[in-house]
This record gives sequence, C-alpha cells and structure tokens, in this order.
Amino acid sequence: MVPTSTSSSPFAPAANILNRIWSTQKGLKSVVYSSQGELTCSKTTFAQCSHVLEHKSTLDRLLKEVPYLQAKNKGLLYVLLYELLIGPNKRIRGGGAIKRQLMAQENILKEKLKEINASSLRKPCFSDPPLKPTVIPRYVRINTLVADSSTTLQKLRQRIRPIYIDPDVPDLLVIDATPENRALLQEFVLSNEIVLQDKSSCFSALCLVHGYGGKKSSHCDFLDACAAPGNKTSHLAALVQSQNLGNCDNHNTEGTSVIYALDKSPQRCALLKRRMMGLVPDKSVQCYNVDFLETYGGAGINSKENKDAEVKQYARGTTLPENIRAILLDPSCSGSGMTSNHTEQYLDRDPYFMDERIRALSDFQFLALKHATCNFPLVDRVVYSTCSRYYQENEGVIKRILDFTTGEWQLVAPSCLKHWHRRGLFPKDGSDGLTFDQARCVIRVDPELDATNGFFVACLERTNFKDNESDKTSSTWKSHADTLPEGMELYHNQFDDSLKASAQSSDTSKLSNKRKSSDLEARSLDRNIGTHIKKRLKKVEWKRQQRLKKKERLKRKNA
Ligand SMILES: C[S@@+](CC[C@H](N)C(=O)[O-])C[C@H]1O[C@@H](n2cnc3c(N)ncnc32)[C@H](O)[C@@H]1O
Repeated sequence: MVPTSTSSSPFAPAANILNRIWSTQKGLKSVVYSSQGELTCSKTTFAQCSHVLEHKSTLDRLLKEVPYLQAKNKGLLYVLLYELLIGPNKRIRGGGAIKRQLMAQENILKEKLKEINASSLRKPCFSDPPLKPTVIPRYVRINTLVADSSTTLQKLRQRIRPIYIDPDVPDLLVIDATPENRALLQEFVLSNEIVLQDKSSCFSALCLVHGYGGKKSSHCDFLDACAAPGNKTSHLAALVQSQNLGNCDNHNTEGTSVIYALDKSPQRCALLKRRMMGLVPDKSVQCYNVDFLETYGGAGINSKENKDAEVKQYARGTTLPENIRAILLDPSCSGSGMTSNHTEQYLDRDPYFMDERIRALSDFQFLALKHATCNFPLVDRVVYSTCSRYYQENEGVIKRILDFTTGEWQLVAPSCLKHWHRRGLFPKDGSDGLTFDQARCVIRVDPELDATNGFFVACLERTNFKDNESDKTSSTWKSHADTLPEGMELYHNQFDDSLKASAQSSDTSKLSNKRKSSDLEARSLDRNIGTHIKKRLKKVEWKRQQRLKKKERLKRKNA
C-alpha cells in the first residue's frame, strides 16, 4: 500500500507524490498532471519532487551507508533528507519523528555526502547506483519568443554568477547545476523567458531550420511529428521566427510559418498544448493529439476557401496541410544517452548493445522515418534525432532508410554544426553500414565527453532538392561565439570540478592565477573540444582583447 502522509509537515504533499511515483512506477509528470494537462499540485510541490528525483541516486547511497535511518513514509524521508543536505536552505522546516532521526545523524550524513561527492568525481562506477561521469551543467535556453536575449541575460546575471555562453547553440546559457541556481531560475521558467533544455536536445531544431530556405517561391510550414513535451517544438518556433522563414505566405493570414506539433499520447499532448500557450505567444504552433503514422502530407488543399475543409480533414487525423516542407522526427527511444536515466545505467554501456526492447524501438523508429520520407511528397528535409546512444536506434535506422528509399534521400552534414567532431559509427561486425562520407554527416554526442546528454542527429534531404540555401545562409549564421556579449565568456567545462581539482593538485604554487586558469582551460579544451572550436575561442578572445585595448586607447585620448 502507498503510504499517504497525513502529517502536518509542509513536505507532506511532495512525499505523497513521490510515494505514488515509486509504487506505480510512473513518471512525475504522469502522476501530477490530470488528463486535461492541468497541474494537480502546487508549483512548489512539483519543484520539491523534481529536485528529490534529480538527486535520488545520491540519496539512495546515503541511506545505504547510514542504514539505521528508517521510516515507513519513504517519500517524506527522501524529501527531508534532500532539504537537510542538498536543498538551498540546508535545514528542515517543521518537526516530526523523521526530522528528529535525521537531526541526530546530521554530522554523519554530511560526512557521508562529502565522501560520495568526492568518489563520484574520481571514478564513475556502473555497478553502484548511478554516478555522473562528467559534470553536465545546467543549460538555459532564452526563449526569444517571449524575452529579449540581452535583457534576460542581464537579469539572470544580477542573480546568478558565473554564467557562460554556449559556443554552439545561439541563445543558450550555461550555469552551474546547483540546487540554489535551480531555485533562482524558477521565476524565469514560470514567466516563460527561459526553457531548461539540455544542449544536445537543441541540435534537432537547429539542424532542421539552419540553412533551410525551403522553396522560396512558396510558403513553408514545419511538422514536429512526436512533439510532447515540446522543448524542441518551442525551440523550432523561436528559430523559425528569428530566421523569418515562410515569408511568401499565401496560406496563413499572419504571414508566418506554422509549426504543426503532433503527439499520440492524450496526456502528453495536453501538456504540450499547455506549454505552447505560454512559450509561443505568437500562436505559430498548432498542437494535435494524433498518431503521426496515421497522417499524410496533403496536396492541393491550399487556398483560403479550402481552409475549412482542410481543418476538418486534419481533425480526422488523415491529411496534413501541403505547405509542410520539413519534418522534425524525434520518436520514442531507449533514452540511453540520458545520464539521469537510472534504469539505463545498469545496462551494457556498449553502443552496440541490443535486446528485444531495442530491436522493437528500432523497428518503430524505422517505420516513423519511412513514413516521414515516403508519405509526404512535398517535404524535402527531415531531421531524425534520438537521445539514445545505441547504434541500432541511430545509424542502424538511417542505413535502413537510405537502403529503402534507394537514392531518393541523402544525408547532408548540418552546416551549423560543421565543427562538431563526434560523428557516426560503423557496424561493429564489419557488416554493411553507412559509408565513410555518410557517417561524417551525422552528429553523435557522448555524455561522457561532451558535457551534455547523449544524442544523435541525422539530417536527410531529398536528392532532387535543388533549392537548398545552405551555403548562402551558413555564412550569415551567427552563434554566440561570433557575437559574444561584453564581459561574457564561452563555456568550456569551467564547472567540471574534477578538472579543477586536478589542476589545483598539480599547482605547485608558483603559477600565477592567470596561468592556472589558462592551464585549466587548455586541459578541458584538449579533452573536450575540437581544433575548430579552439581556433574560434582564440579568435573570440583576440577580438575581446582588441576591444578592451581600443576602449583603453579612447579613454586615454579623452582624458
Ligand atoms: C522522445 S519524446 C519527444 C520529445 C520532444 N521532441 C521534446 O523535445 O520535448 C517522443 C514522443 O513521441 C510520442 N509518440 C510516440 N509514438 C508516436 C506516434 N506514432 N505519433 C505521434 N507521437 C508519438 C510519445 O508520446 C512521446 O511524447
């Protein structure tokens, strides 16, 4: 039976939710959102639960190491333990028997936590409960549909320091992943100014939109085929708006592109709708609870007179508007690239791992990609992505599609990630896989080396797609690395304490502070960043120095 706390503890609601999650094996969102997509608890309770779940592996270890801590109400024990040791206040409000137990062991618990943190920096150990192999910082995407980038950055800097700029994704900031920072961000999340989106998951929309002119003579809409909860959808909407795509409109009255966002699950689609209402105020996203596999690319339904018919047909989940020219396909996957995915931590980490579940997922992914490439005759770009690290769900699916479509589609290398050094894998057994050139087109992200969750992206284009604008637009593409705001630095693993620790221990005290930090910089660069980025960083740094010198000169001149 699920213990339901009737105590007067201010944490009782969070404890009850956690107990339900653990007894039903459901996720937090499935438990707290109603089928209409409404939050059934307070935002504070929601935040408390997500913080506990985020740190569950550490709390599990603590409880294993201090075995005499026991409580019938497991949820309450975890919340209070989190509040006492990890939460921003490091104290427990209210009273009660569990609090008394914890307070009696406070010093031991603090010592154990220190040991756990130190050992997790030394060696990742997969036989133990999950430990993060590298530091994945908190990524914060400024939602440019609601907020002005530089104003939000300024506001954030008044509360949180340091903040770095991601070198690859525009409008993406990097901060230390501490509970204090998470709490400070909450207000910005609630006002929809920011989205807490991991770096690698921003790659999908970036690759779909970047360099995509579509056929300039006609309007172009987008389809996000598996959209909920909508991080990529809202990113896509922001990018589409900022690049002013779909400007030759004869389809929708506002002259902007529409993003059709589908999800098969009624609950997740309700969540998607709710989030899009806040994140995309220009209403460029239209959400539908339909099965992507039961939809088809429409043709000939384009005039305004036909719009009603189109909507009716669309509502039946059959035909999608013909203006859709590009599809983002981010289907359900094993999630094996996510470092927070606890169940996967115990699986074989070999990227060639395969079992019945992975085979079934791979078959579904192939089916969905086949549908996107074969049943939408007017679509000329499809971006396929997963947060899986397994070959079978990534390169394996792409190889099958290329074989199936026999020359109709080709892989293209996304020019926005030209410098990204980690690319596709070949089959382990030497069997027929992607060619060398094809493997170089796809993007892989390694959670242990790239300071972001594991990910895979492939960009497919119709072979006869002549209207490709990639080359023209790539030269005008600006990431933050090119337009670094005054006083800001690019992120290159400054939050990785293991690097800091090793830099400090090798410091024989004679090195100046400046030298130390450049040493640290060089180490982290060597480990994680390709030569291209290094050059770019150097150039940005050189430009910054020049700007400072110029300022100095002007100051002297005016004095
Ligand atoms: C990996 S999640 C998508 C995450 C999302 N792109 C984001 O960034 O927030 C996959 C989603 O696909 C949905 N899905 C699975 N099969 C589907 C189908 N046949 N048609 C539409 N949606 C589907 C699932 O309900 C799930 O919400």
